[in-house]
Amino acid sequence: MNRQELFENIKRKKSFLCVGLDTDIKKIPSHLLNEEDPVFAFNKAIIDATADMCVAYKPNLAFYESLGIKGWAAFEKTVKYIKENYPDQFIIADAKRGDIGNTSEMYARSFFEHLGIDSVTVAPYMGEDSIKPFLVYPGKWVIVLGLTSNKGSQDFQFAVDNQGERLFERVMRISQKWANKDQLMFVVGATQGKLFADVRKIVPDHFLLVPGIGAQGGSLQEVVDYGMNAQCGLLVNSSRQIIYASKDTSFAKAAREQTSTVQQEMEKLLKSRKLIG
Ligand SMILES: O=C(O)c1cc(=O)[nH]c(=O)n1[C@@H]1O[C@H](COP(=O)(O)O)[C@@H](O)[C@H]1O
Repeated sequence: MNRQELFENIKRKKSFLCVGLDTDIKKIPSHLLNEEDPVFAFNKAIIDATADMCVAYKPNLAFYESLGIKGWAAFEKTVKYIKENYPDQFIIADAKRGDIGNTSEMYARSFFEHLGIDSVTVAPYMGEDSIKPFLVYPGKWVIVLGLTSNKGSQDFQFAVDNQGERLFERVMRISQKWANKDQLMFVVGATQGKLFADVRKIVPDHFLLVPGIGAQGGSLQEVVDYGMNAQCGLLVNSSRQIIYASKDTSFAKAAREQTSTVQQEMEKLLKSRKLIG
């Protein structure tokens, strides 16, 4: 999916929401534990309940890998289910990969060749040769950690060099030279508020993956005020607040209601920016 197609989906659905499939077997409703694959059963119900109101899904690999081979199977089934039933959804493998080039090639192969996923999150710490192997797949996206949502973002990302540039700014300034805007996005946490203005000075046109609304307390209004561009340029993720809206048998309905609340807020914001009529 290219940037224009993503923007068209956002306008059509009046939503720039990414639903995070951070499916923790210890948190899903207990009746699902009788299913052959409880994690997949949960994901399927969440996807069916939310797909008309979001434009992307982001399964986070940690939640699947923690279950070993069964978890990986649930992850693969989830990806296949979305691709077959909701082909307009943008799928993000949240894996935060990155290693020496020879090893990154294998990560890229598993997500882009084996699974055919649209995008993968990567950590920039190891530099250009750790990211390049992900960029040789036309039509696939690499999402580089820029300014993260967590408290620990303060530990390294704000380090200032002798030119006065902060590390997160350097990461975005340099890494955008490695690929065009149709292949590269950046993660910027919703909790970073007004700093989106600084991010936009460096990457005005790129799409940003924005986790941190909902459970982490980031403000959607601020993200839009400081981070939205002429093509929206935002995929805002919410995981726990949506998928665990209820823990009983009505969990999918509750997830839908929660998704609808966020989607309606996004619709208003898109209208206020005149991106939709
Ligand atoms: O790369 C990410 O998606 C990510 C980056 C970041 O800075 N902060 C962050 O929360 N995330 C991920 O986004 C999701 C947020 O989940 P909730 O806080 O439950 O909405 C989790 O899968 C996190 O691992």
